[in-house]
Amino acid sequence: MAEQADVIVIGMGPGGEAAAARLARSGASVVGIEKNLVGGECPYYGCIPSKMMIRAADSLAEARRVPELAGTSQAVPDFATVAQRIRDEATDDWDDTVAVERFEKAGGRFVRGTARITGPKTVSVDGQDFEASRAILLNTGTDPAVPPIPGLAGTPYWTNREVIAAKDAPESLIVLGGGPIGLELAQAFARFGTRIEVLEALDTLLPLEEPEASRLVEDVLPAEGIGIHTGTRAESIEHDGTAFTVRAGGRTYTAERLLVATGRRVDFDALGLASIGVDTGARSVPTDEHLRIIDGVYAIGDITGHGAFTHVSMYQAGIAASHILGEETAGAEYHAVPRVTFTDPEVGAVGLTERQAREKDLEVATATAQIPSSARGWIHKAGNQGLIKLVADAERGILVGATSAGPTGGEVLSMLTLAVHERTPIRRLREMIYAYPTFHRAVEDALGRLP
Ligand SMILES: Cc1cc2nc3c(=O)[nH]c(=O)nc-3n(C[C@H](O)[C@H](O)[C@H](O)COP(=O)(O)OP(=O)(O)OC[C@H]3O[C@@H](n4cnc5c(N)ncnc54)[C@H](O)[C@@H]3O)c2cc1C
Ligand SMILES: NC(=O)c1ccc[n+]([C@@H]2O[C@H](COP(=O)([O-])OP(=O)(O)OC[C@H]3O[C@@H](n4cnc5c(N)ncnc54)[C@H](O)[C@@H]3O)[C@@H](O)[C@H]2O)c1
Repeated sequence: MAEQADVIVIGMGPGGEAAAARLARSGASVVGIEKNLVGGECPYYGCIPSKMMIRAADSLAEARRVPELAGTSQAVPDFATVAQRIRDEATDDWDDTVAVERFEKAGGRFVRGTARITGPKTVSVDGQDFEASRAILLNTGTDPAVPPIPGLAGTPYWTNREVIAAKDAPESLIVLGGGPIGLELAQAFARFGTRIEVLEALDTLLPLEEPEASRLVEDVLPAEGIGIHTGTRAESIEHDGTAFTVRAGGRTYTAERLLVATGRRVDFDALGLASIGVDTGARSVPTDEHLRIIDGVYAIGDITGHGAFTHVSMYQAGIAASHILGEETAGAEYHAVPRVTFTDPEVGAVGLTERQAREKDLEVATATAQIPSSARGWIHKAGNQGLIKLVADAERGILVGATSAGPTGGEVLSMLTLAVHERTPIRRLREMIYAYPTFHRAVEDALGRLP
């Protein structure tokens, strides 16, 4: 006999955990199923511990900027401090007891196991059956994608899951992939003294972002001693028991450690999505504005393909939970999804890039302003690289996208996110007052350069 519940939540990433708790608190009977750790990738292997490493590494970089600005300094890196912080404060040593108890206190029933959807209302967890009267909510996230490079399988390579648990900064590290994971961690470890080589298959770093942002990180990272090799696809990999050797583009790279950060994968087959008519070969599941795949089955988070970010997962969780509860709720909108890569300078962006806007046949106008030439950037001096790029739909007189890269690029992005989200007329953005001398005054400068 299948165990009955109002709602079954499969996968408790950030959004699944939030939605499950809210639904349980509202009085619904909720079964939450998680095969690993409640909270998902973000707190245990992703955002939070990686940002703790970055915070620690950035403090070293700031200390090294003292001679240019304020005298002398000596920073002696010790990775043990942040490794311990990740254990004590971020991951509880990869133990989710507190999160499970929080869910149970909210009234939920927690089941540890691997769930498979068997029909529009039914779920099987390692042989135990469950039936949902109201909804099934999927929040199963992604796993690291490991390319089939000859020699790689079977070696002790790292993905984001192992690198986050490192107790020491290795002497040397090869990073496969110049996306957000690869670059954030490459810079963080470099600042702790690790010799880094980044191998990116495409011709630019951060290939999904504006070329100006890519060029910025391609300038900044080598200046810190990081080896950047774009257009470089690994052809073979060996591990001799102590070191990795990667062959690519006629060259050989050797390092103590190898980090594979080449994107993410999903296994919709294993999740049983064929049983509700989903094409299991697709990279994401199609959902309507209230996150339904079909009536009664919802999906949120990375698997929906609207940006693999915690804030998207949480945003969708709110909408899906409200809809399941029968509350009046606005549908999801994705025209102003913000994203920040936490390199130093941070690379923030929202909405469309120039290329995406042109592909949509918009009447595109763009403008850029350089942070070092703004008053605040000039004052800031050491570590002041950055830019604002605006992408406007000239016909409608609004911004449809923007990039904010700089020392606080992710924070400056907030005003641009609001402008794109609200479709604020450019005329009104030009009429407002920008505090002097802030980094965000560069937005005013860029607005003045739009035709
Ligand atoms: C190194 C790194 C850094 C990142 N930094 C940031 C950042 O700074 N900002 C940001 O917004 N995002 C960041 N992300 C992305 C972020 O972690 C994810 O977008 C976020 O976790 C949301 O994912 P999700 O909600 O889809 O689920 P996930 O967090 O992926 O969780 C899904 C859960 O489902 C479980 N599960 C899967 N299948 C089953 C099954 N069949 N049965 C039971 N349970 C199952 C998994 O065990 C997992 O716990 C980062 C990611 C990485 C890897
Ligand atoms: N700050 C943040 O918000 C943050 C940080 C980290 C990750 N994330 C999320 O996690 C997702 C995954 O991050 P990611 O960096 O792994 O993925 P990604 O897909 O963004 O980047 C992977 C990179 O690896 C390259 N690549 C693929 N195969 C390769 C190969 N064989 N050799 C060399 N390079 C190869 C790709 O061209 C790409 O540039 C991101 O899309 C992002 O949404 C977010």
